[in-house]
Amino acid sequence: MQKNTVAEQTNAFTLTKQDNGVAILTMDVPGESMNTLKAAFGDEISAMLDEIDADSSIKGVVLTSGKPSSFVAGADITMLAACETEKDARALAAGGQAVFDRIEKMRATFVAAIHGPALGGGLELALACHYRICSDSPKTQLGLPEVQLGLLPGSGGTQRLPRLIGVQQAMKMMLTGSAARAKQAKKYGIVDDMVPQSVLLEVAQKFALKGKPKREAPQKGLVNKALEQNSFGRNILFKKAREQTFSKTKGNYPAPGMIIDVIETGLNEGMRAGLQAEADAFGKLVMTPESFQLRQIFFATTDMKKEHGVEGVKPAKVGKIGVLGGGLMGGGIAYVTATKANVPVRIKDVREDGIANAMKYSYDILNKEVKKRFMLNSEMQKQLSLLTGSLNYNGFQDADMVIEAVFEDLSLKQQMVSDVERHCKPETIFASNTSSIPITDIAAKAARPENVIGLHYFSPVDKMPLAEVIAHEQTSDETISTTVEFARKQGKTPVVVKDGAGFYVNRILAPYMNEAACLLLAGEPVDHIDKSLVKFGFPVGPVKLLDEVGIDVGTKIIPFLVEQFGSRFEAPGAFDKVLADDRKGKKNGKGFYVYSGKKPGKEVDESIYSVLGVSPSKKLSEKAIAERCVLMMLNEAARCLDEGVIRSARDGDIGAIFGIGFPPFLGGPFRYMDSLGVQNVVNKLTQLSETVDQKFAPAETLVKMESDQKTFY
Ligand SMILES: C[C@H](O)CC(=O)SCCNC(=O)CCNC(=O)[C@H](O)C(C)(C)COP(=O)(O)OP(=O)(O)OC[C@H]1O[C@@H](n2cnc3c(N)ncnc32)[C@H](O)[C@@H]1OP(=O)(O)O
Repeated sequence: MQKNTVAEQTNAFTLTKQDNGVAILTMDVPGESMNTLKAAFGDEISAMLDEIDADSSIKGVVLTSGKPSSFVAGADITMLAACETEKDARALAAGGQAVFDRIEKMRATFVAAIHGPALGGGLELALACHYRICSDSPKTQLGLPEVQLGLLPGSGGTQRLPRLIGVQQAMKMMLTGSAARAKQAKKYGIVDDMVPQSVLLEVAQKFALKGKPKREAPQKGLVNKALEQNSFGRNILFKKAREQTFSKTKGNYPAPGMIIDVIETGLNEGMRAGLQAEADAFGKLVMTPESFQLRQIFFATTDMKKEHGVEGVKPAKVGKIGVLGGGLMGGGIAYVTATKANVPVRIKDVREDGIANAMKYSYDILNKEVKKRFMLNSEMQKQLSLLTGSLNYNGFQDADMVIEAVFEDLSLKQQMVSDVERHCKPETIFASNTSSIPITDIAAKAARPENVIGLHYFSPVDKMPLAEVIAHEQTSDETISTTVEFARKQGKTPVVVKDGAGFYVNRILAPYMNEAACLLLAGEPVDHIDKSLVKFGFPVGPVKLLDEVGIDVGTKIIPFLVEQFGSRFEAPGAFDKVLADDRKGKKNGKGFYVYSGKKPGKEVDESIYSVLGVSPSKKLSEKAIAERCVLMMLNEAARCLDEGVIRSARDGDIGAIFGIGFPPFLGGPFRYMDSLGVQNVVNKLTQLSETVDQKFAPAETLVKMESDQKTFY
């Protein structure tokens, strides 16, 4: 065996020639935990490919990663910030395309041996190889997530993936950005084989000696063939994709439309034209403000993964969790604990069916995976075996953390603190999932208040990525760090916030919702209000949101906010009138929308207007409605930062995007205020406070920032 390292300045690739005619090309970017592709590698890769071409003893090449648990995570995103013009960004894509084209045309057979993430440019590199073999590890994932960065795959992905697996599946992956796990990748035809990691290289070498594959058209089935393999069928397919995409993005995101255009160009005009269109579109997208903001979210969340809550304070190990209350939240918390953190959970409820329901929450989600054959039944059983239940505190003695998810009743929660102190270890952390009661109050009678903390999840817990970690005055640093670290293990992005009514997320949501209620009482139609905010970029409108979370639950927080912050949080009478009519929203089938008939939740329940005592008529434009609701949120977010409720503008942006669905392409409330200009925000708020209501008066901190000409970032 002969080792040969071409010592170009980057040293990311090593070529190991073997006697069996297969050379192993290993990518291992020095000094980085994960491989990413950089423009600077161009010369090094070209030199490697020259060497492979020049050596006729090399019949096949296995391309693999030197990192223990990742293949290639895509193009280096930080590189994009250096692009000053569309031309610069286009050149990056074209450079990648040229290298991958060359790999595809190499004499030797190239096989990508994939273990861990192969994303974006990483998957595009693998797609240029003649075969792809992946490990069956849960770490393995293959995808083109560029759309989540406001981009499209720029190194041939828009052209090669549809040709390999069919237009519909490829387009779906590119438009959602979601990655396929090993089993899915095999099912879709992205990889040629899926094997245990221990034999990955061995199997890849066998493929490398097989010679190039002759691939058939990917589509099976008459309908799919008709749709994909002639231009008439494809026209229908692309038209439908455009309609569906627009109905989701409302035109706020330029990338999805361009992805469809570029795939279409490639299929109708050929690979060359497709690649050119891809590079052009990549160049354009890199320079858009939407992509800029989405890339900032990636950097922010990556940074947050490294933080422990309190700098220098190590988190304690959490080996067992107790959950109090088997409702929807308790069930969700138990699920993420068992399946993401892989930690045993003991669920306590006062009723047996409460425990059974909590267990069913996990079973239902996992069983869907088993049915789709993405998970083995044995794996599901293993995860479910981590869940046990009890009607009392048996089995709680050794819990490292107990998370309370019972209904919002202060004395009940205080009682639970004292129960946990009695039944568990002295170090056991008591985490409350309250959304409205200050943690200081919950800890008020605690013998060990330093162990008491808030850990506020969002519903549905298995889907919503945010967790607010709320420390009260006496919470110890170790409790904070341990809770932050554990929330992360549960797959959450934790944001540490200060104690107080509404914490951060609900505090900025409340004035926004209240403003929507004011507009309702002023006679603006329900669907007009909701459409305005959806068009602005929220996933659902405020009135629909209230129906979804429950009108009773959604408004419960208001008195706490009024008590602490005064009248600016007072809700208009709308909510009381609606609740008095026994309208709780979706859960009791009576709210602002109709929940019976063919389209439950889609049509406005017109009888709501007589309940509110208004006759609906559109008076304000969509833009004006969105502006009023959003400005109320921005103003409150600025106050939260000023008061130290959040530690940074970054945390405030991530909290709003992940907790409320604040439009990601705007970067979050603080990045949005920066892009609008603080002065403009102040001017608009001032104008509304003079013409509509005093509550719009700009926060003092914004006024000061304006006069100091400061920005949040
Ligand atoms: C031309 C092309 O089509 C364009 C592209 O390829 S654009 C890029 C497309 N790729 C992506 O979007 C993937 C981005 N990365 C990820 O989603 C996640 O990092 C991951 C799922 C791969 C791994 O997640 P996880 O295990 O939690 O590790 P994570 O902490 O995020 O990343 C580890 C390190 O790799 C870095 N990293 C990962 N992907 C990166 C990328 N594409 N660019 C730059 N850095 C990246 C992270 O910044 C982090 O660096 P650090 O250790 O110095 O902080």
